[in-house]
Amino acid sequence: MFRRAAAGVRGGVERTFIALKPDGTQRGLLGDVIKRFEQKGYKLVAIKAIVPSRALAEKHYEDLKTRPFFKGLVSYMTSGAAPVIAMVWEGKDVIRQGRRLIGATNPLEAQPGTIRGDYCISVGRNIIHGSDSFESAEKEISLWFGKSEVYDWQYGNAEWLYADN
Ligand SMILES: Nc1ncnc2c1ncn2[C@@H]1O[C@H](COP(=O)(O)OP(=O)(O)OP(=O)(O)O)[C@@H](O)[C@H]1O
Repeated sequence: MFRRAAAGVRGGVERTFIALKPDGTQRGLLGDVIKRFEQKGYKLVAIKAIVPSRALAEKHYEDLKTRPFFKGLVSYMTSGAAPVIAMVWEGKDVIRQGRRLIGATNPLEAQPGTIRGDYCISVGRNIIHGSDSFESAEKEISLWFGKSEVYDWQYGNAEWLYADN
């Protein structure tokens, strides 16, 4: 049977990994995050609450392992004070558009109207993560989710979202 790659089709209908971090969960921001992605027209194809192991958090952020904040970042993600809400969203250009919905890494640089621009102040508590490239999305989706946890399903109203599909 045909199986899509984890992140879908590059430049077409893609999938991205979005994670509400423990501060976002603790502050009750999940509903608004889901609302923003749904209202844009994106489709939720996987979601779970998870306290990541240290190994998972370190693998997720392995590109940052030499940075001075790495240890604190891993402790923040794994503390268990609240779970990470891990999600996979699907749709055209969702990787790049997801980053636009989220806003700049430093919330003080993030535009009002973006998630970080509206809800946070500190780079060390910036409430949400989104894959930054097709390669990162592939890696992150397969790191956080098993294949059977990600669903292929179609919006009944897709023709009202896309004119060129
Ligand atoms: N100077 C810093 N101090 C503390 N934490 C930081 C700092 N810079 C980055 N971080 C943390 O590391 C995460 C990853 O940093 P990165 O530069 O990859 O930004 P990003 O891609 O916007 O964030 P994310 O990968 O979480 O979506 C940031 O989201 C933030 O939680």
